[in-house]
Amino acid sequence: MQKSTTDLIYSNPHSQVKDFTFDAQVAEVFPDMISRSVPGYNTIIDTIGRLSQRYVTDKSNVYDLGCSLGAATLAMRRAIDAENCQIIGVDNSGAMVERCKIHIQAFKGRTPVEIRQANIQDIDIKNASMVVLNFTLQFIDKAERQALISKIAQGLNPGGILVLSEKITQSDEVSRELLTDLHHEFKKANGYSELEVAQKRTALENVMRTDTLETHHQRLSQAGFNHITPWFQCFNFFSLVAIK
Ligand SMILES: C[S@@+](CC[C@H](N)C(=O)[O-])C[C@H]1O[C@@H](n2cnc3c(N)ncnc32)[C@H](O)[C@@H]1O
Ligand SMILES: O=C(O)C(=O)C[C@]1(C(=O)O)C=C[C@@H](O)C=C1
Repeated sequence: MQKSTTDLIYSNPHSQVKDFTFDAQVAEVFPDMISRSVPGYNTIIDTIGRLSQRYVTDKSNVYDLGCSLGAATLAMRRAIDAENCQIIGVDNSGAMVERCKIHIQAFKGRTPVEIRQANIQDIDIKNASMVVLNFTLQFIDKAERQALISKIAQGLNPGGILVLSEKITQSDEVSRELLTDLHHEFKKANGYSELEVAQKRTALENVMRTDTLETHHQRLSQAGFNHITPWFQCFNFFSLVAIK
């Protein structure tokens, strides 16, 4: 994992909390922010690497959609045994892409990596053996999620795999409050104050909209995935694999 500065973005009171964006300030502290905010993040990154060793096939494309600083891309590049494939990392944040390119170049690897600045909704997905959406779909407009998942399903070769990790919500209020509280306790145990947790929550309110596990399942089935199974959940964070 890249050396990173401590996330202090929400440590002082903001007179007005602005909507969260993946700007330079966030990109600068991102490894620290995500590992202190998402339970199991390192396990998920390691597992994406393991899955790439198993599923990536010769002469195919691998996509890391919403690649941020390239953590999943690097885990896959370390693990892929297949020949003549390439990893395409895509992110629409200029600040992330700029740092991701430097980060990727700092490590050696056999599989070529291309990092593109683009909206993942606009790119072609073809000849793919593996696609990763690691905490990215939650930032896409809800009405546009089915089209993106269907495009991924169409671009995957038979037997290809999508890894989808998301923060989820629960339709049952008691369960939702419990998992939200446990997540906030997790963040406080990782050094975030009550104020930081509250301000970050407000900042994310309009930009990160979570679905239930059932909605994810329905969307993936509708897209034509044949085998769908969650492999990880901690509080309101989960990861699943969907195989075509
Ligand atoms: C929570 S981060 C993803 C973390 C990353 N996948 C990892 O494993 O470390 C979400 C990323 O998705 C990117 N993103 C959000 N919407 C996007 C879009 N429409 N097109 C491309 N990237 C997008 C953001 O810029 C951000 O870098
Ligand atoms: O809920 C939170 O506190 C989060 O920070 C979650 C989350 C995410 O799930 O992607 C949101 C934004 C940041 O990119 C890092 C983590």
